Amino acid sequence: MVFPQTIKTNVIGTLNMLGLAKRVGARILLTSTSEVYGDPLIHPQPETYWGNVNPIGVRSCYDEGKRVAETLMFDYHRQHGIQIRIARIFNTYGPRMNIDDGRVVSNFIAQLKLLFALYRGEPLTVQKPGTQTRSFCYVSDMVDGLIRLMEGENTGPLINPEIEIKMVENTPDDPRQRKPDISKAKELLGWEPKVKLRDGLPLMEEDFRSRLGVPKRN
Ligand SMILES: O=C(O)[C@H]1O[C@H](OP(=O)(O)OP(=O)(O)OC[C@H]2O[C@@H](n3ccc(=O)[nH]c3=O)[C@H](O)[C@@H]2O)[C@H](O)[C@@H](O)[C@@H]1O
Repeated sequence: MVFPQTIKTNVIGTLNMLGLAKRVGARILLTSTSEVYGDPLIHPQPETYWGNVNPIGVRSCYDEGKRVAETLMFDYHRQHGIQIRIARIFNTYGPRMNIDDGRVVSNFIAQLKLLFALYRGEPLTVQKPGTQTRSFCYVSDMVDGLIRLMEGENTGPLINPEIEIKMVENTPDDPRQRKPDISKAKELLGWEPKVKLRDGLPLMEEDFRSRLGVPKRN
């Protein structure tokens, strides 16, 4: 996270794009984030929840940046009648992710000693306390949901006993529990995820293998 640049991109970038959308009369999508809920106090998180965000912490540039971006979207919608769509994206994974992006699924796949002996061969880094939860969405389900939103009218088993696990320090304000309440997406977009984590992870592993040139072990 690069602090001022992160908030600048979210706020000024959204403002610029809203100006463009207004000028050309385009419908605009903001890919927002589950981070607008911060470290949520209610589970699962419905769209009506206003969140629990630390405004001055190390994650704030991202969380608050996206919150302001959402505010700008609604202000432009109310004031200028722009057609807006906002998707609060929860943790997404799948092929073609940056191998070194530091997110948990890419880290774990890249670190798997048995699978990627030629590459990293590191222990899995579990950030403390290790009891945090997330809901992972496979990339094709995410894209399907975004297309439905834009076209609509409304705004595996990785753990192996041989794998070494290392408990490492976490970043401050890491949400302890995160799970979306998807009933509105089901009702308004007819959307629900189709790809199970068990099926999506091998597809991502295969992609990482081919990009790193690591053959599959038998
Ligand atoms: O990938 C995403 O889609 C999300 O990535 C981040 O959200 P975060 O939940 O922090 O994602 P990760 O960095 O993948 O962390 C998830 C959990 O795994 C833990 N983790 C991460 C990396 C690791 O090597 N080990 C590990 O235990 C973290 O402490 C955290 O509790 C962004 O902040 C979200 O906006 C975005 O939606």
